Amino acid sequence: MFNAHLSAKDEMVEKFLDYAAKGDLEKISAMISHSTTLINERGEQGWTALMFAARNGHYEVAKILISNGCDKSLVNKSGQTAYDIAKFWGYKHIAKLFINGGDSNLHNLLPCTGVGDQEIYFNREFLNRMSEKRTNSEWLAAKQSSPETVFIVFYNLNLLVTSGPDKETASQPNVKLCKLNASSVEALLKKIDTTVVFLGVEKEVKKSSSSPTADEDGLVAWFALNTDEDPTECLKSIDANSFYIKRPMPDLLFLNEDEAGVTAHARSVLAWHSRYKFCPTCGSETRVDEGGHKRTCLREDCKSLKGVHNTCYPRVDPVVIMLVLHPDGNQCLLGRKKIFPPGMFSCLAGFIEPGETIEEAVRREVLEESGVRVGPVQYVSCQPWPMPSSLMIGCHSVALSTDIKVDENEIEEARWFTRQQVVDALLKAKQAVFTMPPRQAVAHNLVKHWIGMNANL
Ligand SMILES: NC(=O)c1ccc[n+]([C@@H]2O[C@H](COP(=O)([O-])OP(=O)(O)OC[C@H]3O[C@@H](n4cnc5c(N)ncnc54)[C@H](O)[C@@H]3O)[C@@H](O)[C@H]2O)c1
Ligand SMILES: [Mg+2]
Ligand SMILES: [Mg+2]
Ligand SMILES: [Mg+2]
Ligand SMILES: [Zn+2]
Repeated sequence: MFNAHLSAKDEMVEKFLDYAAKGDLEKISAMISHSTTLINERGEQGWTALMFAARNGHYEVAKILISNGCDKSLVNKSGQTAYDIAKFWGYKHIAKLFINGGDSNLHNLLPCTGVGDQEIYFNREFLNRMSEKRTNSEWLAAKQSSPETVFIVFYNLNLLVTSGPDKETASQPNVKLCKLNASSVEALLKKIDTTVVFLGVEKEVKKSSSSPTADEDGLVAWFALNTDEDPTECLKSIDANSFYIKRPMPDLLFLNEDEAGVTAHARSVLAWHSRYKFCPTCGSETRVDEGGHKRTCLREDCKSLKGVHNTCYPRVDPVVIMLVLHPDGNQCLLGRKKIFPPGMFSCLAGFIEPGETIEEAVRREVLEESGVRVGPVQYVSCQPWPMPSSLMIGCHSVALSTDIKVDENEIEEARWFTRQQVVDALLKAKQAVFTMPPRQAVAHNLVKHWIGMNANL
């Protein structure tokens, strides 16, 4: 009986995948409306319906699978996502469905750089930041006491999360934001040293069942709170499985994509507050303004109060991170810092200095760290990195020289790796000679993008 049930299900999955491969939109729509769980089922070699649609150029089928919420990040046994497959087989219009929610008309105006924003961890914005509300203190106060509002809590910048029951056994722990409501954080909000940051409102507006009152606009607001003292005692009705993430790296990488995006925003702004408590211009006390997105000096004659002073706003440090390609086109330069896990090599990276362009910073950092001279530089994609507040600007570049001389203060080792060695590392093959940074790091995307540009994985 059990086996018969299983095989009926297998048969249905097989049919579904077959219709996706053939582009039968009608059958696919009918099957999804009957059973939505089919959309992420896999067949041979780990291929999903979306991958089959992407392989055979069936735009409408890919579109309906995506609009029904299929998981675009799944990979097959060769390590390819449906996006990689669409790009490899030249179906650019399908590849563009994966970029910024698929507004393909707008993206046709730009050259295809190849990496969709959606693929980059910490990039996902599921909140509308609504910066115009930051100066509306009445609205912010009403939202802070609204039962719909979501609060996330940090203790010394360590995020409060909960874990699923499979935490101990899963290779990637199941970590979720601990989302609290106004009554749970009431006491914490009243504490004088709690920093409060308004993060935005959910883009998806919920229809309220009760009749709206004057301050009810149907918008669900999110706030982040940070305190230097253990807030556990102040919090009411928190999940028994909740705990504070002590090591941002790698633990913040275990959140889902939406929650990672909110966390990147929250943690970077809160880290700025904890490091810039006093006015950087005159050293006086400051006041938190604009929903936690500004600090204003309390000294009346302070220079920071005249004109636009960037010290009053959260800081972002731009960092270049680059994959350097060998002039033979078949190798790339990767390096390792002493602090990396054993065997791991990554792209070289460095802070942009004042008065420097992205291209100049790439050439200078590569020369400093590896002794390799770099010519052309091309921007590929970027990633907010909330440890504490960098913007990683990912580039591809081409070397003009190939001899390596590492700066031992910064890099333990740098090496040229062949395309095959990189493919082996990406696929975690037995013969791999090094390990890659995790898929959540922009370095991973830069390497994968290079391989995907012209290799048949
Ligand atoms: N997302 C990724 O895949 C990835 C990969 C590698 C590095 N990173 C991040 O990139 C950042 C920069 O890389 P790096 O450390 O190789 O840079 P780097 O090569 O410029 O060297 C770092 C040194 O530069 C100095 N420095 C200059 N400006 C600085 C600033 N604004 N903040 C801090 N130090 C500054 C410090 O002395 C520091 O020790 C690091 O924070 C690292 O966490 C991310
Ligand atoms: Mg560096
Ligand atoms: Mg450097
Ligand atoms: Mg540097
Ligand atoms: Zn001041």
